[in-house]
Parts: sequence; C-alpha cells; structure tokens
Amino acid sequence: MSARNPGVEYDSSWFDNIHVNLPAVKRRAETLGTRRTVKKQWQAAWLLRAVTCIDLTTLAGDDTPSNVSRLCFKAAHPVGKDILKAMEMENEGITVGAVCVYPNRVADCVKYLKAANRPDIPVASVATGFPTGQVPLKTRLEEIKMAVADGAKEIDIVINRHFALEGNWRGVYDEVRMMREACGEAHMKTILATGELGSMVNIYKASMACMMAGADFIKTSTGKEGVNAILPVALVMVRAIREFYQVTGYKVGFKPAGGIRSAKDACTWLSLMKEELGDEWLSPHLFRIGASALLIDIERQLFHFVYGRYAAAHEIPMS
Ligand SMILES: O=C[C@H](O)COP(=O)(O)O
Repeated sequence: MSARNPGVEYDSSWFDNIHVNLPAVKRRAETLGTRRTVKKQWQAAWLLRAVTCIDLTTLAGDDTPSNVSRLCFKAAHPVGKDILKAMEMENEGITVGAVCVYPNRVADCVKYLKAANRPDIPVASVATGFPTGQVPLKTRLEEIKMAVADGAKEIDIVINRHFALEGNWRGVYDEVRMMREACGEAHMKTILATGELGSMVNIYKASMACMMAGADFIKTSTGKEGVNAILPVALVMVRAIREFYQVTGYKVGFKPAGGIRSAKDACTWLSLMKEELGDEWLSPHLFRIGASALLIDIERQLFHFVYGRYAAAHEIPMS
C-alpha cells in the first residue's frame, strides 16, 4: 500500500468549484470499453496485473470458516501453476491484492493465510454497518476497532448516505475522520455507495469529503446497491482523485466494486486508470477491484491464451 493520505482540514470551497466536466465524462465513458484493441500477449500481461489488484471478496450471510479457507487458498494461488509456467511467471509469487470479508471472518482469514504461507496478503474487512451504515456511530467505530484487533490491515467503511443526500458534507467529513482515527494503522477505503447518491455532483462531493478526511482509497459501491461499479461514476471519482492529488500532493487509490465479472471488464478498468491517472495507479497500492467472481473468468481467458500458443506451436487446429 502507498503512504497514507493524512487528509486535510475541512474546507467548504472544495464543494463550490467542481472541475469535472460531467457531459464530457458521459461521452468518454460511452467509448472507453470499445475503442481499444490490445495485442493478445499484452492482454495476458494485463490480466495478470488485474489479478494482483483484486480484493477477492466473499460477503454473504452463509460465509463460514470453511469457505473462507478456500478463498484464502485461492488468494495465495490465484492462477494455476501450469499457466504461470507457460507465461514464464512461475517464480513471481503472484497473489491477489487482498481478501475482503465481514468482520466475523477476519480472524479466520488471518489464520488461513498464515497456513498458506502468505501472511503478507492483507485481510480487508468491511465495517461500519456494511452495507447500509444504518447503525449508531459508536457501534460503527467499535466495529472498525474490533476488525483491526482481529488482524484486518484494511478497512472498507461505508459513508453516511443520509448526510450525503442532505448535502451535509461537513457531517460526512467528520464521521469519516473519526473512522480514520479508529482504523489506526490499517488503511481505510471509503465506500460511497454511488448507486444511492442520486447525482454525479453528489458523487464528486462525497469523493472530496472522504479524501479530505483521510481516505486511502475511494470505492464505488458495496456490491449490494441496485447500481454498482459503472464507468461514468468511475470517471467522476478518478477525476476527483486527480484534482485532490494536484492540490494536496496526496495520492488516493480507487476501488471499483460490484458486478465486475469478466476479464474484458478488468482490462477496461485498468485502461481507465492508465489513461486518467497514469501508470502508478495500475498497481495494488493505488488500485483494487472488489470482486467475488472475476478471477474465474480471468483464469479461463489466461488458459485460452496459453493453450492457443501451444496449439499454434504444435499446429493443432483450434475450434
Ligand atoms: O466489494 C466487493 C463486492 O461486494 C463484490 O461484488 P460482486 O460479488 O458483484 O463481485
């Protein structure tokens, strides 16, 4: 992870001058996924890069130590040895960016990652009454502290949509600031739940309030809203990140989450980061994809790539 964003004093003028050109954002988002063709071998390299940026997630009522143990094993070995060997990457020790679970499963993950000899893979815990945040502030702060005490190195908090929808940005800032304190040394990702914020302007302002309050990442969604990670929203958020960096010098990461399931989508999200924020935002310390099923399709596509090369070398017809 990058150096922490210490945040800045609350300053309401950030909310008066919105530099994101919203009609341009919409036009750009419409073409982003379709106007690039990338050579096959580059695609494979990008897919491996995407793997390292995945927050491999399970956030279900029926999560158990047993399914979390499988998640941790997969996090430590996300791509088959044969595929990595064919790509001459078997010694790279590729893992996902983190595992992401409910607070009650954090201790299990810490245990299983240790057993898998990858205690370095961070455990991210959702907290603060995820996904709605509709519990008292005291409880939300306690939940953060308990997850950190159990070994979470990253905390994904949800913002108070009630404050955001009433335009109470000072309220959003103050709560996130307290959550940041409660995180201690753990990195904090702030989930905006953009599908519930009502407008692009609110998404921009929520991004700014969270970054001012010391968010290390801003994250689109919980995965539980009706609309989750979509490109127009992402463009507003990454341009807010760019603006915050230009003014303060602090680099904040970005995490789209919810509904990202195909390898092609992963490449689109990576190209968004490269084009809007630059190469530094292509690594796990500044970019994560929150996803429960994306890895399955990436592995499938990498297998096709490797098998395609083998078939071509041995003149085996592909059908
Ligand atoms: O933060 C991660 C999301 O909850 C995962 O959503 P997903 O199951 O649609 O991939």
